[in-house]
Amino acid sequence: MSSPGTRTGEEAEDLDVEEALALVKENGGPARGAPDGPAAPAQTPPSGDPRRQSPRDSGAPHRTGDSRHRATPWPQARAIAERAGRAAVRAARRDPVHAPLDAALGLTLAAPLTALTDLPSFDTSAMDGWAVSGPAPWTVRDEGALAGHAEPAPLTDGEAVRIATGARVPAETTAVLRSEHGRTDERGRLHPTREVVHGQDIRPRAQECRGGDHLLPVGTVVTPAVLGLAAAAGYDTLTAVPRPRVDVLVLGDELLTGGLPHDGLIRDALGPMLPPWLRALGADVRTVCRIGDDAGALHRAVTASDADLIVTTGGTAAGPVDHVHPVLERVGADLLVDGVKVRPGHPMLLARLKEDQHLVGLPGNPLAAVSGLLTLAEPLLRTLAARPAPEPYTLPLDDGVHGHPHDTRLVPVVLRGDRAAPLHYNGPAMLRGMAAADALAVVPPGGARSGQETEVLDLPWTTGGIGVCFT
Ligand SMILES: Nc1nc2c(c(=O)[nH]1)N[C@H]1C(S)=C(S)[C@@H](COP(=O)(O)OP(=O)(O)OC[C@H]3O[C@@H](n4cnc5c(N)ncnc54)[C@H](O)[C@@H]3O)O[C@H]1N2
Ligand code: MOO
Repeated sequence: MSSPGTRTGEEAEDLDVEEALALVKENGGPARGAPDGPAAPAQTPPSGDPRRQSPRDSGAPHRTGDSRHRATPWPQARAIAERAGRAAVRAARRDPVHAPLDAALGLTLAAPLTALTDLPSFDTSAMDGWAVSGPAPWTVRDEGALAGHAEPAPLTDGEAVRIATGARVPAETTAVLRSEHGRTDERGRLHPTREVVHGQDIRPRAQECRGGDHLLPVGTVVTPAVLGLAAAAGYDTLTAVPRPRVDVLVLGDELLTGGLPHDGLIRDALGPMLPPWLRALGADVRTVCRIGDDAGALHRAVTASDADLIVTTGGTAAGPVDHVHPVLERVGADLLVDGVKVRPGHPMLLARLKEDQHLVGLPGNPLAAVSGLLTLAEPLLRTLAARPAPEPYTLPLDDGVHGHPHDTRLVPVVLRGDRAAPLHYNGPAMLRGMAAADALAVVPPGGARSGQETEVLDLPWTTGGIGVCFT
């Protein structure tokens, strides 16, 4: 496997949000205050500037909503979304949360995990058997020592006491003898059946850590094991980066929430799909609002939201009821990404509503919406949630995949051993391939041959990663 080196490459690093804005404005996009105005004079980008790599028109007039002229290359779009997240984190300075352990899975630590106690907090028997003091043979006390019970009385030399795993060892214990390694003679005295080493099978207090020891750094993702360690170390809550708050607005008059499609109406596939997917990406999805094709309702919903991220579905193209662009213009949003050179999903967009509030516009076609989710929402949410970026990786394709002449394609694949097998039913309006997929292959412009190493984007539930947090 080799890294495709696109997402985290230099070009991504060099491109800031302001540059992204300039990029949209330069190409005559609906920049704030000049929705349909002429293109700003283009500056000559320095050598290596990503703007050089995107063939663009020379500022020729175009209709608002026609994103073909200003579409951002796919790797750059992801980098812009990540940068936007970073800028929002700086602007918002949200306080960390103190999350109860049962609500902390998948969060990122905002404070180091420091042991609140020694671990173990007392000398502990590692085995069921006898705590013994001094050399054999030993006389065995009548009462035993159990885990969670009162501290046993100190042993005297030549004495033993039955002890359970996890019980406190009495003072003056020199070793624990496992039950299978001891026998009692006719006079009731205990003898070892193998050599006894001083201190054996005793877990001394603070063997794992002392109170105050640094256990995990800031930035650690809370896994089930972290929850266990935190509980063992005395924590009831964890100080963590808050989940980014997301409101979902589902647009479209044609959408039904139940029953069979009829009379030109179809079932809403995105309302049920997006919230759990967004949660898996670290979001706190607060509302899912169906608002039809109503520009006024969309405007009200956008201006009323105090979410970190608003996700809209549908209405991104240039049809008569595609209200996303006009509403963004009306609220004075900055379009950071207005169309991406990716199939499906090219009308997707990313807008900055406020310094610390963004909107991702997903196209209505369901697989195009998935593409937008992974291209724009994933890097933004990951950054807001302070999660680490996944390591990019590639796999050879089992089969050739036709490419788009100029755009990247995202194609559902199943992972078979160390190969990725492309799936059929991958049209923009279809979820049949996606629902069977383990991942998406990133097919470069021009396509990929059978056996070609191709970047693969994992899905949160197939990696079994910590992102899987659907509740
Ligand atoms: N003249 C052009 N028309 C279109 C272009 C274009 O470049 N020029 N691009 C096409 C592409 S590509 C896509 S993708 C779509 C994007 O459309 P919108 O984001 O405006 O979405 P809608 O028009 O509202 O819906 C598109 C399609 O998806 C269905 N839909 C919408 N929401 C849902 C939902 N929640 N669940 C299931 N299906 C949904 C909707 O009924 C439409 O069939 O534009 C093309 N047009
Ligand atoms: O974005 Mo559309 O779904 O490419 O056809």
